[in-house]
Amino acid sequence: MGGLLPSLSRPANHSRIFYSVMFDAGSTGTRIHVYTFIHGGSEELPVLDNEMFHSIKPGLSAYADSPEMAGHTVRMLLKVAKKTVPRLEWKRTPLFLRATAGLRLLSAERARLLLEQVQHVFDESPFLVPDDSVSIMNGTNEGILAWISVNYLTGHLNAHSERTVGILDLGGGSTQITFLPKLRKTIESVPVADYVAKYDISNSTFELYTYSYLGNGLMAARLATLGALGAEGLEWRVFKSSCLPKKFRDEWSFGGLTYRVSGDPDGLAGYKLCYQEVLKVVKGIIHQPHELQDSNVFYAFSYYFDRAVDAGLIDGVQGGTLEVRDFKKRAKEVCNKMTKHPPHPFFPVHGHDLHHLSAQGWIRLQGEHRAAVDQESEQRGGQLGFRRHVGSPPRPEDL
Ligand SMILES: O=c1[nH]cnc2c1ncn2[C@@H]1O[C@H](COP(=O)(O)OP(=O)(O)O)[C@@H](O)[C@H]1O
Repeated sequence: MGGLLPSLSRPANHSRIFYSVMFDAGSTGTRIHVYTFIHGGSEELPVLDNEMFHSIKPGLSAYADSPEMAGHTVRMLLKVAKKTVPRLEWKRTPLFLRATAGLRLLSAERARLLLEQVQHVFDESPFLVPDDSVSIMNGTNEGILAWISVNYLTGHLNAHSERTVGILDLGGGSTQITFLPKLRKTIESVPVADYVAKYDISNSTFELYTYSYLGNGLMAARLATLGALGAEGLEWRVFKSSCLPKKFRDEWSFGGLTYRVSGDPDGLAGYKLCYQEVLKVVKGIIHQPHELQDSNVFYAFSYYFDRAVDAGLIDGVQGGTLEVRDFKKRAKEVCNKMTKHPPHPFFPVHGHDLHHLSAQGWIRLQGEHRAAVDQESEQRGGQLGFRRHVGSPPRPEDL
């Protein structure tokens, strides 16, 4: 984000260190990142020296009926900024908040009221509040920025690199896929024009395939599978799924609402039925680019990573490399175990997932995207799997 960095020019006697504060307002949590930068020379980009991170659950959208609580969340997180940034630097340290799928899923008015509260908390803080401080980021930008970050961090954007890697990001409310097509045909055969975005970085223009599926993040799609998305009568209804063990019964929260969920005590549970249930949710929605039928390298993160760790198939620190077909194999194993030994451990209850603090945060995924989509559908409802090979980098989150 261009506005994250203050102007590179500075008075000669000014400190070489400066700070920037970024809030990621996701559908399942709000996170603060406090970045410390060191000015390079006048011609060079600043260097990232440190990052302080903290997060709070649930996300802002859970407070759609009490927006002042959203302000409270941000106020709490700002304490981290106050502790990290020296007092003398507060007034030149900018604050930004970008909201993702949680707010995109709300009506414009409810989202506006939440952002208004955040803006108010920013305005009364001692920090710098630029004009575009608080907003909802659209899905295209979310996908593109993730692609740039991953390719930058893996060295694929340097002058000598011939190729790039794709990204798969599974959030709570939306999921993004972004890659640089090898074939012209991929760009020409997209279902609608907004699957393509041009982006300029260091003298190169990249024409990317990118799409954000709103409502197909892990949590939102799980609700859709249960038939609970947008349903009435949450106080008395129990949403059943064959993706859950027959005797399983619990409460589950997302976006400020609590749902009663259970297996189907009179029906059947297991891989095949669950697969069919989930397929209904994604069929006809997910576009499958033809060129991804060949082998491709993708970096998958967010809930792809978390679930892989929870399933015990990649290391929470090292990450891992998987082939897409490994998802399917593991999903079958887990489902069969689940039907024999209910209730199974992978379905998050009471709104909080089994989460592992990790210094890595992504997996390399190689194989066919078509299979990836099929597999992704199978894992909803808590059944999934991965196999691991080697480790790879980046980031922590201790939600
Ligand atoms: O800074 C981060 N580093 C690594 N993972 C993150 C970070 N921020 C969010 N995540 C991951 O994103 C997922 C939640 O997505 P989120 O709540 O942002 O949904 P959304 O993008 O659909 O709004 C979780 O798996 C969480 O671990």
